[in-house]
Amino acid sequence: MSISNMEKVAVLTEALPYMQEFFGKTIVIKYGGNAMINAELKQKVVQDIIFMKYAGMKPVVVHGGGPEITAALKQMGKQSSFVGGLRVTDAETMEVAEMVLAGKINTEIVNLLNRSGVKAVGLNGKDANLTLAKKHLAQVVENSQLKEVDIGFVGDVERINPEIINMLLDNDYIPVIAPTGVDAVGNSYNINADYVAGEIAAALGAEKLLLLTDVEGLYRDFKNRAGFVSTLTFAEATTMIAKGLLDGGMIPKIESCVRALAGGAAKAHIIDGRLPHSLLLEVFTTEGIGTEVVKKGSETL
Ligand SMILES: Nc1ncnc2c1ncn2[C@@H]1O[C@H](COP(=O)(O)OP(=O)(O)O)[C@@H](O)[C@H]1O
Ligand SMILES: CC(=O)N[C@@H](CCC(=O)OP(=O)(O)O)C(=O)O
Repeated sequence: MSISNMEKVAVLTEALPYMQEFFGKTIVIKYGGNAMINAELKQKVVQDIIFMKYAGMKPVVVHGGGPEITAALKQMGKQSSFVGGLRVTDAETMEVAEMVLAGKINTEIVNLLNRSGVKAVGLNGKDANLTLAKKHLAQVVENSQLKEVDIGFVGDVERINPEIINMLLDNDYIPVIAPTGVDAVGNSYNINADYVAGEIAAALGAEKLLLLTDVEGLYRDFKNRAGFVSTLTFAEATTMIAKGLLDGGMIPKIESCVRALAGGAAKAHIIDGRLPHSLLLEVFTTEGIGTEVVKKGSETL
């Protein structure tokens, strides 16, 4: 299919207001493990990030890698288990998670970006104490009672120290961040990448948080793929969390969006990373795609 010159011009002019709106603004992109599996798609995501950078935005990448951690553990004969969407992480799993996230995936994304003409720098939670973590206790319902369960070295973000990110952004680098954390005595923690992205968006006062995943967005009834949600208000999102209406991978995603909005972001989006150039479609077109979580003017946070 070829498009006419007029159509090309229409595409460019449609993008102009978004270029103006986001020029100089920080955009946090969470690149999820399930949308990373295919090399061709990975290259398109990298291209979109570069496009955003050259359009004057300040992209910050936070990546996941859940499926690769699961595969590495499986190779060692270890089964993965999850509670509330979070991986049960014993000491051995923590070591594997850190190797895969900080050692393999992080360097791979940095390499792809640098080979395409931008300056990317990889960071993990230990670099300049970027992500201070504390132990996460999972909440489970047992015999109609809410219980707290220890699931190992799984962390919550206690504090983000954004100086290193700001230093890199001020000097034109793209920070690429692995979702690991460290506590006050040097223990490593495995943190769901959505949470890290939401906290980083909040700490940076980012304009937007974009969560790339392997589904079109949020469904009210996921089993039947019914009730697709294009727009969710901050209040609706917090209610869904409080009432336990979410499950699996959508729990950390919606919580991450809420955190980013509470920290000052104007919008957070859950978009389909399987769709080629989904980042460009979201950022530079009028329709946008996926599920957006927004603050209404009247909503107080
Ligand atoms: N209500 C829902 N709407 C959409 N997806 C849902 C919903 N509830 C659970 N999910 C699951 O959440 C997954 C996305 O989360 P996750 O697997 O953690 O992705 P990622 O690796 O991209 O972070 C979807 O593939 C889907 O299986
Ligand atoms: C505690 C916890 O669950 N950590 C995640 C970290 C990676 C991640 O979040 O990867 P995705 O974004 O690809 O799901 C894990 O071990 O899978």
